[in-house]
Amino acid sequence: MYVEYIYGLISLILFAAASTVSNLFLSALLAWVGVSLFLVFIAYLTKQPKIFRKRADGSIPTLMRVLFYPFMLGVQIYNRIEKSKDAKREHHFVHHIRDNIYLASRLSTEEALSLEEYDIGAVLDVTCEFDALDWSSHYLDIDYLNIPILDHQSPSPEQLRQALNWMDLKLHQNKPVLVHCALGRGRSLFCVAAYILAKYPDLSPREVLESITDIRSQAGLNKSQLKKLITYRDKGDIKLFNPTWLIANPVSGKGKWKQHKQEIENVLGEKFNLNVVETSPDTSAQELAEQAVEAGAKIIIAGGGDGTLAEVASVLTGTDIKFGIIPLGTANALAHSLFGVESKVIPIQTALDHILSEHTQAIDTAICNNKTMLLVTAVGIEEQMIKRADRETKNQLGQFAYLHGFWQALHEEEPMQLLVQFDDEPAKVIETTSLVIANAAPLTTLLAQGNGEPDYKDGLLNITWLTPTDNPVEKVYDIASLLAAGFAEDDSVNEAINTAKAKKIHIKAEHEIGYVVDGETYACDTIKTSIRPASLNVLIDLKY
Ligand SMILES: Nc1ncnc2c1ncn2[C@@H]1O[C@H](COP(=O)(O)OP(=O)(O)OP(=O)(O)O)[C@@H](O)[C@H]1O
Repeated sequence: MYVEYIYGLISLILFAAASTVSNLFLSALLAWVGVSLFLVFIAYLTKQPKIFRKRADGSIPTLMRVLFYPFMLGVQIYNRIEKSKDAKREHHFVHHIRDNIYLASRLSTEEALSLEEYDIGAVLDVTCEFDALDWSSHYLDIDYLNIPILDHQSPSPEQLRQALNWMDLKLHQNKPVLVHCALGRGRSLFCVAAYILAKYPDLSPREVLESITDIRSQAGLNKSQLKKLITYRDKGDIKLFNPTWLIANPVSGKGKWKQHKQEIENVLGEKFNLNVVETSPDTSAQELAEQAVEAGAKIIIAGGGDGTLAEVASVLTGTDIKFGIIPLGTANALAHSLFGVESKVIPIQTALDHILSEHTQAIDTAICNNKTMLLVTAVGIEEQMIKRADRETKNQLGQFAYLHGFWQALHEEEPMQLLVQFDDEPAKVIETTSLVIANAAPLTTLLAQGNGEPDYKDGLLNITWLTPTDNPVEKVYDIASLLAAGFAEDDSVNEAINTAKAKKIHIKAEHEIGYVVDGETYACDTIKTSIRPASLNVLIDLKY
């Protein structure tokens, strides 16, 4: 295809004409059309369909629309003529190819609104030069993904992988998928044919293409597209990967999952063939993780608060399965601890970048009374704070629920006597208002910072406990000292703050006491915690 050279040649002619005509308006008009076509020439030459800057929702920014207007107007006129020719031959504008996969041209608004008749649940738009129509996500409840491909060209291997992953995910979610390009002839046919080839590897490209053109006669690949399809097939690029499970808790963090679901699925679909499952009051994240392991998943991603992440991690510790985390909860202490403060600012984007890096870091976990612990086990103030930050308060106050709970707990603290044994040392009696055993804890988990911010790779538990005081000024001073210790690794002496490091710790209370493991509360008179070094492979981009 020499389409790029045609655009290049026309733009040069237009530039020459613009420089020779004396009428300023005409000269500017010719230059505008010339610039527009020259940019298209560059896009083809450098294979950069992203030059149109089409956004994730399918819209093209106004500046780009102005810049490319002459080109867009031209293709729209061309497509309208071609579409009306197709309409004379074909009664239908949408064709059901097979297995809930549909092929179409770019739809007009009226055509789009009649999609309900076909029960389409997802639209894959492979154009770069057209805005998606408004209906795509707003009027109808339709999932949308744009993979920008220049007209007459083929998807890159990465784009093809994303297209196949996304189509597979939507079909598994029982959402019939409509794939469209400008005329529903080349680019969209390429993706549909590739998906069928991936699903039915015994079929040949020609068999698949013929089966599609039997249904939609105007569809057909050009020579270079056909060659690409065969090359991808021969190189093994056309395949569906073993599913990566994504386990999401829809109620974490006031329902953040629902808000970000499409973005997360679309971005992760660049690399992973996702199987997305949601927890329910009857099916826990742990049960879903067990099902994923049973099904042979090699990567499992959890989206939710720290409680959800810990449940999934409990199934994955000690295995070689890679664990991805997406913070969708209220506090999101694990993501903060693993990904740093950036995770507080752009939590989801940061987490997705880490997952897409596909690098893993083995981190320590711990086990506390048979429950997996990634962050902290605590008695006293921390446990009281968590108890006060129940789901209703978190829904009302968000992160402030914890702060609110913390000050209440600090005010109402009750000293307790505990018999504590570190590793194999002799047990000793400790009187305290707060004891925290930490594997990983960001600065915001203040009561865990006695030894500085815990290192989740050192094979040790960091223990911090406070000596009781009735003096409110001293209480505040103790908290400030913990902040200083976590922030600046300040080890200046505050006798009320006690610290230790150990591989295991055994706590015995005089009676049943409340304790918290990674945000979930329990009660018992004995708390046994031990470290499991490098036991969980978390997807973390080591460049960070
Ligand atoms: N579909 C569901 N409906 C109701 N509760 C659920 C559902 N799925 C999980 N849960 C409950 O959600 C709790 C875990 O919530 P999680 O810790 O992930 O979120 P969060 O409380 O919003 O976040 P954070 O811990 O950061 O405050 C568990 O107690 C679990 O039983």
